[in-house]
Amino acid sequence: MKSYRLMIDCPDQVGIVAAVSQFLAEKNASIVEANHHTDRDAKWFFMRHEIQADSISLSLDEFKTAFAVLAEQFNMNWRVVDSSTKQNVVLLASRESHCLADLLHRWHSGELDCNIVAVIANHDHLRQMVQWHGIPYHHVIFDKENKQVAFDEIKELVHQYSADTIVLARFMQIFPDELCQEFAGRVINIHHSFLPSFAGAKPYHQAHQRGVKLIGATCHYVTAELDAGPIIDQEIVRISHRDTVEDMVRKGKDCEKSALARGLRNHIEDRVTIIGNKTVVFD
Ligand SMILES: Nc1nc2c(c(=O)[nH]1)N[C@@H](CN(C=O)c1ccc(C(=O)N[C@@H](CCC(=O)O)C(=O)O)cc1)CN2
Repeated sequence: MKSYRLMIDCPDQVGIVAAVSQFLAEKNASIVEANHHTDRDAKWFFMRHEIQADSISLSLDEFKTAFAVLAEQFNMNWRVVDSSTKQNVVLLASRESHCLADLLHRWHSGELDCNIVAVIANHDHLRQMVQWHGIPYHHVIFDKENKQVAFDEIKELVHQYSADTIVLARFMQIFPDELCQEFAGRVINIHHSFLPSFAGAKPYHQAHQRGVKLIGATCHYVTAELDAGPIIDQEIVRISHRDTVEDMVRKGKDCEKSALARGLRNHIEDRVTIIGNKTVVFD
């Protein structure tokens, strides 16, 4: 069923829910799903509506024009998207295949409603798996002495494919600040620890050394500060003294796949709003 997704955030005040509900009712909009939240500390309001597109007689552009009047009154940040317009997603990978394979399967089975338009990797061994899915594979070679050349090639490919979202599926290169800025809120990473614990390299080794009883994975937006961007989703699993690092890597991979898939799904369904370095997720 085709729907329109209306996402709003604005300074909190009494009357927003009533005003938006009244607007939608006057347009005969059939509300499929409605969520709202108030961040009391920030005094900021968040709302997401999914409405049945064929319940209103307006086109998307006419709906936007009409809603803009209400949005102005409440100083809203807002957007309306057509659910039938799928996002173009580019996946980036390095050596590890589990997250890439999991996303490809979820996409192939229809669970992820997006267009995976390309895979870009700094190693070539995942090519056959990707091409089995009929997806273009680009091996971008990283010269340790000059990584900018590789990132320029990645940026060119992202534009060539008109990517809306970039997913780092265990891509193990640090994104330059310039790309973090240009694609702010559109690059999603899976870090293989329950952040903020064990940021940086080899988190499972760090966790084993610390003797923790829980490990996990964190899906977050990529920012210039490594592994510190707004968290979209997390998953954990219990471990014990009996677990070796290899056991933790094995158990942790299931956490990584779950957190990344949920995080990406919520992102492409327009369920995530970023506020400061946090998110509101209407899942
Ligand atoms: N600007 C950002 N870039 C990336 C982020 C991020 O949050 N901000 N997340 C990382 C993922 N990551 C851990 O999840 C991570 C990846 C790579 C490294 C790292 O030190 N890489 C080395 C090269 C390693 C190699 O060549 O195998 C490096 O870039 O010098 C640390 C953490 C993805 N990028």
